[in-house]
Amino acid sequence: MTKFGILVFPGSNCDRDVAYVTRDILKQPTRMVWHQDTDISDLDVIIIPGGFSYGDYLRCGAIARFSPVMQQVMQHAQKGKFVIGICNGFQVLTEAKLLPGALVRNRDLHFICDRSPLKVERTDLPWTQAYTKGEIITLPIAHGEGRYHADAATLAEIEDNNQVVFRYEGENPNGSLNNIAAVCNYTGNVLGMMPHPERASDAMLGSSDGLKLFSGLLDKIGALV
Ligand SMILES: NC(=O)CC[C@H](N)C(=O)O
Repeated sequence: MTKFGILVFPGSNCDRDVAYVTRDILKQPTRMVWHQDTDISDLDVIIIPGGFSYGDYLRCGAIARFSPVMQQVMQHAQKGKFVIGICNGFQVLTEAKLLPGALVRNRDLHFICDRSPLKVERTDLPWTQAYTKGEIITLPIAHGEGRYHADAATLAEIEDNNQVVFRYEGENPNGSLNNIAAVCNYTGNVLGMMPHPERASDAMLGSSDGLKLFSGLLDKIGALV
């Protein structure tokens, strides 16, 4: 069994959707982690879910990054353990500098709620090993500040290091540089993505393209019975 922890900030709104996937679909122990908690040593995988932490004041994720629990998340990541940030969670991870770059206001200055085709760029990571390289999947997107940005040197570095995990395929919905939808850290244990795999994890709700991200991870870390 793999124990999942899902961070909850004031304003998180995808926390229960993620728990539905890890606890109810994948049958793994899952606990909600309030942002003021400071002991997460029992957890194998931390999920920072989507939402509007602290009302998106200042910038999305800019306040959540200072929550007490984030010190522990940084230590968890430094030990090589798994952390995924989805949408607002991705924004929190870039604010915390656990991932390179930043998420800024969408090119067209509107909140976008849509479904977006994505190309799987890497399949050598535990997160994505259940996909095939170059596979096109479709996941929901829902964000106002999802345009991936990095300075030229950082962008070159992450491309050279193969840290882009998913790219928007076809139309670029938000103006992200190099069509970037997801990046990982150098070692691959920390992943951030704007699309929502948890909203595409139950075929009954229209798509299970996102489920392979969670089930692939479990498979890789030897927990799927
Ligand atoms: N779904 C989300 O997590 C949204 C993230 C953030 N509130 C934004 O609008 O960009």
